[in-house]
Amino acid sequence: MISGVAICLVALIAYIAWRNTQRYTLKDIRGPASHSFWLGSEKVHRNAKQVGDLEFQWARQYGPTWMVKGCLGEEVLWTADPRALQYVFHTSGYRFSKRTTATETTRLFTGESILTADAVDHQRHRKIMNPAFGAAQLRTFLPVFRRSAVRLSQKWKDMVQLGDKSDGCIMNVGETLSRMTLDVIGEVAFDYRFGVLNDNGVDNELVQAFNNLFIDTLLNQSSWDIIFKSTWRFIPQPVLKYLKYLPYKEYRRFATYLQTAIQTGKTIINEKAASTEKGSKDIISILVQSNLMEDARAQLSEREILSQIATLLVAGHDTTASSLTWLLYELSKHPEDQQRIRDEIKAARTNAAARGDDDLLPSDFNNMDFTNAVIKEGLRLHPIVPTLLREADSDDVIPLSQPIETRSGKIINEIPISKGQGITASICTYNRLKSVWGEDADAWNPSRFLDSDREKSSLGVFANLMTFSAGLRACIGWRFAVLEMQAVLVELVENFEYRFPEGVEIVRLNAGLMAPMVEGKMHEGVQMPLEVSVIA
Ligand code: HEM
Repeated sequence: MISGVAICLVALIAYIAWRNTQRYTLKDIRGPASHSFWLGSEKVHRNAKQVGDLEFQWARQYGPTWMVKGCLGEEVLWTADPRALQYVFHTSGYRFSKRTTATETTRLFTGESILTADAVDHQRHRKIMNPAFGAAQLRTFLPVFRRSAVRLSQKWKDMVQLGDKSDGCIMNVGETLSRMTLDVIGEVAFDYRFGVLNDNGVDNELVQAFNNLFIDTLLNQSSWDIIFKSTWRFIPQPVLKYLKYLPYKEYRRFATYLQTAIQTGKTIINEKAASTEKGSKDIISILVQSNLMEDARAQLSEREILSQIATLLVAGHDTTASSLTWLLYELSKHPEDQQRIRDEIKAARTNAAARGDDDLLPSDFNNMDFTNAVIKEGLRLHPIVPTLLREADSDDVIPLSQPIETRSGKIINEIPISKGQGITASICTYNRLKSVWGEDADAWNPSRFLDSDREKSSLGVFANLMTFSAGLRACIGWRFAVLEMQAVLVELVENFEYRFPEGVEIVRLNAGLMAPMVEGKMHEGVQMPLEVSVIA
């Protein structure tokens, strides 16, 4: 067995060496020195104290485009350059696929979903899913967002009362936010009550299968697993489908989650079929209806529909909860901004009351300029998906808006690449580029989004940010997420005050999504402790 693996490795290395002679090389593009042939700079990057720290340093040193050695000597092009990102994500349509390692890892926990579909299939998935994410549909979700936010706010009030200090308590805000957004996605996506916020969902198998899924599988990947994953790009796709059977803890964990999600999906769909109640407005019902309208060949299979349930759970709740958590972190350090939001809420409430409305409407949220600027600034500084991995489907030339100087001293504004070239889009670096965001790009300053002279959105789907990705595969749920964040933030800032506790240092770790942990207390897992007090 061991000699078999050794022979395969030698053959693979010989193949890679031969392949490299047939390709454009990135040798002349500057970047950090490689630490080893096997791991390149992969491990060093993953072991950085915080998400983004190394990338910000590399971008300062080499400009917004650089080369990093990956596993087995691979040359990977890293970029945060706006024109390069525009080209890869927007202009080229589907010509830059997701990297095999990203797709196949995602397939382990979402199956045959929109996230893993290749170009032709992706168009089919997206067309059928789009109606569930339109503006009209979203409006029907707002009452659920608001009701859930009020439930969370009540829960926090109870927790503060139970605390030892009557004027406030230190609370891990992310934990209950994540429970609330899970309840929300259950209700609006599947018309299913998880009930995790109030009864902690202890009996729910799916909730248990999802708990800490990414921390357990992606946070501390072993060197062998990182190298193993890097070889997937050489393995034919039909063989990769068997990865889900690998007898390793991480792979079993993903498989259990997917099986449980598929099983729950089947129950939900059977209950819906048996129900006499017609015209449900949840995402899966709309998806099923929109599927039936399609020509048989364009329809999603039952397996694909069930995979969307696993996907929506993963993509649709912790993403929003983590983004809100980072937002409260920033607000806890900027009390003056909390007050500006409260003033805006008060004015919006006065307008709503004058109209005779009991609660705020989507248009009220959209008119709250400063609150929206705060949401944008939070998404800019804390993109919970900090990098996106792509590879070129054919030989190509990547244009740059900011020319770079090569090792040999040439100034270049485009980079020729070969088919299969790996590209890492550094979203967190783009979101902090001084050339795009100004000299204070590293600092919290929501007012930058109030400046009407600023260049209008040209990249991404929201506010010129790459946080929701861009182009044909951009986040389908970005409007959903923004409306949910507006509805929840308004409730949580209107009713509570936040202070950052003394002596605590928060670090950003990459566990699939960017997760906050307390320096020195990493063993306690993901947490964001903030001092929360009720506004009388
Ligand atoms: C602040 C919250 C969110 C952030 C930052 C976010 C970010 C992203 C990003 C970066 C992608 C691209 C992933 C890739 O290319 O591999 C993505 C895709 C996706 N997101 Fe979101 N997301 C958020 C909320 C949501 C919500 C609330 C939903 C659903 C209710 C959702 C559903 C999806 C789906 C289905 C995709 C795949 C789209 C496709 O491939 O066409 N997301 N999201």
